[in-house]
Formats: sequence, C-alpha cells, structure tokens
Amino acid sequence: MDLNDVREEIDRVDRLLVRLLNRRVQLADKIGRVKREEKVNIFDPSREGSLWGKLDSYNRGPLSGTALCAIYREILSECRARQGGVTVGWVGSHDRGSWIAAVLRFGVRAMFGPAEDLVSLLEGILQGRWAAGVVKVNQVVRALRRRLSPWPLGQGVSVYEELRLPMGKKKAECFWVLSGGQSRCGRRLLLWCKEKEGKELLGELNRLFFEENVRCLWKQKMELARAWLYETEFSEDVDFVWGVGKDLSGFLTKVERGSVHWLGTYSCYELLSAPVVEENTEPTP
Ligand SMILES: O=C(O)C(=O)C[C@]1(C(=O)O)C=C[C@@H](O)C=C1
Repeated sequence: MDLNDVREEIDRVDRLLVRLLNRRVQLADKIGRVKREEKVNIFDPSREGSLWGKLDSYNRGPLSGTALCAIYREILSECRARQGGVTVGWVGSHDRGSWIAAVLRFGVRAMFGPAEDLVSLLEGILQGRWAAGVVKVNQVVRALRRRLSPWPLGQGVSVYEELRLPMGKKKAECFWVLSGGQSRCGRRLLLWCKEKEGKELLGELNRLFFEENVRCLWKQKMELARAWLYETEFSEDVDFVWGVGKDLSGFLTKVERGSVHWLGTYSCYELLSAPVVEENTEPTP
C-alpha cells in the first residue's frame, strides 16, 4: 500500500467533511433566524435527544459511538453558539464533576456558570438565566432527603438526560441534564430487579422522594418491560422512564434504541444509600 495514496484519499475525505459541516452550520443558522423571530429557545433538549438516538442508528462503524458523540457535541455546540449561544448552570463548586459533565455535554462553545445549590439552579432555569443545568444525581437525592428542594419534575423544570462519567475502572458518576418545560419522558419509574427487592425499594423510593409525583412500575420479565414501554412510550404523560437495575440499559440499548426518548439507569442501592447531609456540613470549596 502506498502511504501517499491513502493520505491523498484522506485529504479528499477531509475536504468533503468540512464542506458538509459548513452546510450543516448554514442550516442551523436558518433555524436560528426563525427561532429569533418566533422567540423560541435556542436549546431544544427534545430535538437533541432524538438526534443522539438517530446518529447512533446511522453509525455502522468502525467509528465508536463515544467518538461520534464527542464529534457531534462540538458540532451542536457551534450551531447553538451561532444561533446566539446557550448558558449552562452547574451545581457543585466544591467539586468540579458537574462542570466537567456540563462541558462534555454542551461543548466548548457554550457558556457556563456555577450555581450555589440545586434550588438556585432550578430558579435560574425557571427564570431563563440558564438554558440548561447539570447536577450530580446524588446532590438531587441529598437535597430531596433534606427537603430542601422540590423534585424538579413537574415544577417547570424537567430531567432530560442522564450523563455518566467514568470514574476509575468500574465506577461511574451520574449527572442529570435539566431544562425548562416538560420533557417528553413521563413520571414513571421502571424498576428492574427481583420481585422482593423491587417491592422494598419501590416503597422506600416512594416514601423518600417521589410521593405522588412519580408513578412507579416494576417489571420482572423482559417481555413485560418491553410491552410496558411500547404501550406507554408515546402516551402524553410518559415523560420519564427511569430504569433501575443492571440489565435494563443493555436490553434497551439493543432493543429500543431510538424509540425510547430518554432513559436513565441508576442503582437503587446507590440512591438509597446516599448519605443524608445535615445543614452546614457540606464540604467547603
Ligand atoms: O433543530 C433545531 O431546533 C436547531 O436549532 C438545530 C440544532 C442542531 O444543530 O441540530 C441546534 C440546537 C438545538 O438544541 C437542536 C438542534
């Protein structure tokens, strides 16, 4: 194989890619003009949610999903910036995890601002100061346990995505992307675990966090979970499908990719064992 021949081919592909990228940016500019005229928000989390699903289904490899995601993160970041830009709030000045997650989600062309706590983040989103917010799931859980803040769903702010940042070999830190409006994912919780555990955890979760806000559904069998998703996914009030259990994400990734609007998975045990932090015991920056 002649190296120069392959490099020439790469040059041709690069030229084409750059041309196509500019075409995409021009189309986003067009949308930006309409959005300005009609006073529509630049950041559209539902549209972006469906875009991630579509990209994944277009990708036949060998490009990895992670790489495709990283490339599109910056493409979208540029498109939003040209439309006027989005500001993203993040909670947790004492640890930079949420900020890193925010940059990894919104790219280098977004603007970022720290929020004192979850309540100020929710307020900032409601008041339009931030188009989106990123918060560690454990921080939401802690705030809920201290009854410091309302469950964000149904209060004018919704959870749109869950991000997982790998931390070490086996661990990952979970973050939520919040934004204004009603996300298309409902208020149902899909628990995916053994019957006995499921019943216990369901009771505990309801008692601790969700009260009347979230309808919980527990399914033990894959076929039932699938039937449940088909039956509910496009109905109005299903906005939030939250799976708990190890196998669920793999199953949905394979079977349902692109059709489930948003799905987060989290271990119930991690959630429930999150320490209750008393007032004034937060680590200081
Ligand atoms: O579809 C839109 O509303 C756009 O503005 C385009 C676009 C994109 O570049 O794909 C950009 C920003 C939005 O958050 C969603 C998608």
